[in-house]
Order: sequence, then structure tokens, then C-alpha cells
Amino acid sequence: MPTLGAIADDFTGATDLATMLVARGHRTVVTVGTDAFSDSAGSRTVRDADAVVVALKSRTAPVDDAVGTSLTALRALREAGCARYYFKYCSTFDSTPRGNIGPVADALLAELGERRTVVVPSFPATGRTVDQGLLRVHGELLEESPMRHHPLTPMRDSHLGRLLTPQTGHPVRLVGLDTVRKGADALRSALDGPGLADALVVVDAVSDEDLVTVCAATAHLTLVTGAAGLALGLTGPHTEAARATPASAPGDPGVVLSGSASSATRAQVAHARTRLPHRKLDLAALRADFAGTVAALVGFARRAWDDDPAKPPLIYAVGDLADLDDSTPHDGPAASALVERALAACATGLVAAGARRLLVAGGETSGAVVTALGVRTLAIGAPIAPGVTWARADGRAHDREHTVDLALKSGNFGDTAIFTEAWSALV
Ligand SMILES: Nc1ncnc2c1ncn2[C@@H]1O[C@H](COP(=O)(O)OP(=O)(O)OP(=O)(O)O)[C@@H](O)[C@H]1O
Ligand SMILES: O=C(O)[C@@H](O)C(=O)CO
Repeated sequence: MPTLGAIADDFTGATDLATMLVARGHRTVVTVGTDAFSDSAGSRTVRDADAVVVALKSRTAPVDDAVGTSLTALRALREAGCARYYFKYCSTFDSTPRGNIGPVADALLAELGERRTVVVPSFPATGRTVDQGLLRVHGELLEESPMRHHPLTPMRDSHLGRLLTPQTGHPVRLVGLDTVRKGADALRSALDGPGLADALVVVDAVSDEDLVTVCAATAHLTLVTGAAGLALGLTGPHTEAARATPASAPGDPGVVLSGSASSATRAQVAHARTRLPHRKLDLAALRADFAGTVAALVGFARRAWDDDPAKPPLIYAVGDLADLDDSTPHDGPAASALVERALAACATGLVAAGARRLLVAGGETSGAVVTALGVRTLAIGAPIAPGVTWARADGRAHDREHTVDLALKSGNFGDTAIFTEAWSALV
């Protein structure tokens, strides 16, 4: 029976956290939403896990939807036997002044009858640190990092207190690095002190050791919140990571689908464009003839597989920032929604055409793809990079069951060569 239940506000975030939990000795399953809890195969998978991560697409959903789906996830996890909970959001604190980090944290606390939790987005392995409540990305303040250009959640402040205060009904407090460095007992006493009994408490952490301390000092809290780094100290019952074996074999058709506009992904796209067959989404063509444009992209990928199975084709949305389109025509979806729909339709078309391995870049994009592929559970497989892993995905699309290898890459994660090199982890 699982003891740890996590709720992730996007799909790449869910596999990011699951990767960490698997590596720390938890048998972990990622469920897409909560459907798997109520079917017999899914509930068996959940029952056999030590930790369950429910992947939601709630990061940029309307606040009420985000709160509703998060509470549904919490109740399903509680019924499955979980006793502790982890709300996983982005290590770059992706949110808007309305939410959804604050409203979801508030709702989870209320449902659990608690009044306090910690806020720990730090994840040093991927360059995210928090000091004096300021979030940095590879040493740069969040507001000066490429996150200021994010198409859905531009981050133009770095101060977690200022970011969170308009989102929550609780006071937001800070516990600084000086207290963290005094060790787990001192930190725990500080957290249990009278001023913090009713609060969202931002806790500084700039190193893995800091996170292990924070983890130990918060072991008594029913709910913790943060990025995947906070799971570093959550040692599970097993000494070895239990990883799923790949669904595909070397040489099986693969594809890269990228809807991310992040600077890391743009560098990865630029690198892959010199090595892999590639096509950029043409938004005007998609608006004019959606089905025909998607079919042409699937045809392009099939030809690429025939030409050289060792070179998975790349279909991408953004090569440079000038490709970003913030328009919403009166007679059609916003460009961002069109891109998500297009890449999701490519994914189902490609799987129907024989794709067995898909690397998807971008959290929202991954949510759209995983949903379209009808994936219910993801079994974590071989790691690719910090926060990025292969996972074996069982799904149903176009009335057919399928099992594929999926890697969901957060926009900002991975080395420049990840689109060409991730495949070697699958053998
Ligand atoms: N040319 C474009 N014009 C407008 N929006 C776009 C364009 N290309 C991509 N998008 C949208 O930008 C958003 C990118 O978000 P996504 O979460 O997929 O990537 P990311 O933010 O880089 O990743 P992460 O959330 O993992 O950090 C998606 O909604 C995508 O549809
Ligand atoms: O924490 C992160 O940065 C990622 O897991 C993420 O949430 C990507 O969308």
C-alpha cells in the first residue's frame, strides 16, 4: 500500500518527482489523473507502489479547476492508503498572481485539517536555488532568467514571498539558510515555533545537503510542497531503484515532439536541427487545414524512419522567440492551444503509424500528448538527465491499446544534445 501520495501540477513535473522517488528506493507509479484508481488493473498497480504521483494538467488551468482536480487527487490518494502528501510544482515557481500554487496549497491544507506547510522550489541539480527567499536559476535571479519570456506564466519577480502572497489566504513566512544550516532539529523547532503555526513557510536551500536537512525537519508535516529536489531526503523502503524495462527495442521508430519555448529547449532544437530530420509547425497551415497539416507531418516522420531509423525526426514549435505567436483569432484557438492540439494529434497519428518511443518537450505539451494518447499509468524506466526519464506508458488511442516509451522533458531541463542522445538510455 502506498504511504506517500504526490500531486503534480504538470506531467513533466510528475515524472521529474517520480524519477527522484524511484532513485531513492520507492516503488513509484505515476497515474494520469485519477481514473487508474478505480479500475482493477490500475488500482492493483497503485496498491503495489510505495509512492503514487498523480499527474495533473492544473498549472495553468482556471483556479477552480486546479483546486477541484487537486482535491480529487488528494481524496483518491487518501483512500488508497497514503498518509503523507507532496504537492509538486515547478522549480521555477510557474504561476500567475491568481495561482495556482497558493490556491491549491490552501485547499490541500484545508482538506487535511492542517494550517501550515513548507514551500521549497529549490532543486540545485537543475540550477534552482533559494536564498533569502529569492529564487535563482543557474545563479540568475528568476526575473532575469529566460522564464521572464514564458508564454503562459512569465515570471517577472524572484521573491517567493511577493509571488505567493497574492495567491494565498495564509501568511507567507521565510526561514532562512542560517537556520537550515543549524541542522534538522533546529529547523524543526523553528518551523514548530509559534509564529509559523498558520503559514506557508518558504524555506531556503541552495545545496542538496540543505534539502536533505529540510526533508528531515519536515518529516512530521502531513503536507509538503515544492519541486522534486525536496524528495532527495525521502528515503524509501528499497535499497535499489525499481525501474521498468523499455517497451521498445533499438531501431523501433522514435520521434521528438517539442512545444516548449524555453531557452534550454531552443538550444536543444538548434542542436538537433543539424543532426535529425526536422519540421517546424506552420501555424497558418494548421489554421487553414488542421487534419491535412498533421497528416503531412506524420508522412514526413514515416519517410524519415524509412530513410534512417537511427535518426528520430523532430517536430517542433519554436526555434527562436520570434516564432511565438500570442494571438487569439476570433474564429479559432489561441496559438498556444493550437500548438498543443497539433502536437497531440501528431503523437496519436505517429503512434498509429508505428512510433514506439516519443520524447516530448514542455510540460503543457506533455500534458496534451499524454492525454491524447490515453495514457493512464507511467512506469518509470531509465533516467536520461536530472528530472528527465524514460517511462513505459500504457494507453489507448484511435480505439487501440498501445505501450510506448515516453520521455517527458521539462522545458528547462536536459543538455543541449538530449534530443539526439536520450535514445541510448533505452537499450
Ligand atoms: N509558436 C508558438 N506560439 C504560441 N504559443 C506557443 C508556440 N509554440 C509553443 N507554444 C506554447 O507554449 C507553451 C509552452 O509550454 P510548455 O509547458 O509545453 O513548455 P515549457 O513551459 O517550456 O515547459 P515546462 O512547463 O516544462 O517548463 C505551450 O502551451 C505551447 O503550446
Ligand atoms: O520542477 C521542474 O522544473 C519541473 O519538474 C517542472 O515542473 C516542469 O514543468
